[in-house]
Amino acid sequence: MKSLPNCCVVHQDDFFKKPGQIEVGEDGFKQWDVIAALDMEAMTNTIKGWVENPVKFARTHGVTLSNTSNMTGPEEQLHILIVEGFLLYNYLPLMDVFNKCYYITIPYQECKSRRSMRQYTIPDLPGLFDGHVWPMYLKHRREMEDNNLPIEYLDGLRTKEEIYTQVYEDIQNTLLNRL
Ligand SMILES: Nc1ncnc2c1ncn2[C@@H]1O[C@H](COP(=O)(O)OP(=O)(O)OP(=O)(O)O)[C@@H](O)[C@H]1O
Ligand SMILES: NC(=O)c1ccc[n+]([C@@H]2O[C@H](CO)[C@@H](O)[C@H]2O)c1
Repeated sequence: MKSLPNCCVVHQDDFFKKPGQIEVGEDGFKQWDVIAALDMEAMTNTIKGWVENPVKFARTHGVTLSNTSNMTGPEEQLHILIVEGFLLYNYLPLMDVFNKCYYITIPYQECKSRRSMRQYTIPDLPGLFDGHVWPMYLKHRREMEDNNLPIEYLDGLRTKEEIYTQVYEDIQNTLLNRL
């Protein structure tokens, strides 16, 4: 984020509904890992707010815009929005808005182990990973693949630095190709 000019971030997890609004499934688990657990309309509006006026968005979200010369104001500069989340490509209204789509994958065991070390504001109940999180991941991944979207897959077993470099170079190439 620090490497990209005028860059803002929207986090999908910020749009989770309140615990009381989350449905309980037949499996007894709160169904967190489904689109219905998220206020995707609010998320879309936030993203559209950035699209309409990235300068205003940056200012209202505490992002410092890069220095501008006398010749170019912030309106003429390049602005980038990163949207990050676990269920981005199963909500088709947003797909038209994205210029680049990346999807980081890791195998089951690695995912289970990394998840067990995460601390969420709402802690995972015992059995949630195998009973809900992983099956929902497989279901959504299948649905996403059936939609044939232009998604680039990234190997999450590589280091964060390697993944960062790969994405950074890809974004730079994409921008150069547009000049
Ligand atoms: N490339 C990587 N190599 C090793 N560990 C990693 C890598 N990427 C993330 N991790 C670790 O895995 C854990 C989960 O990572 P992270 O929070 O980025 O995942 P996430 O999918 O965004 O999870 P959530 O959406 O629930 O926040 C963290 O402890 C993080 O440090
Ligand atoms: N961030 C949260 O409020 C929250 C609450 C309940 C569950 N989760 C989990 O976050 C993951 C995505 O980042 C999902 O797998 C949710 O299970 C998050």
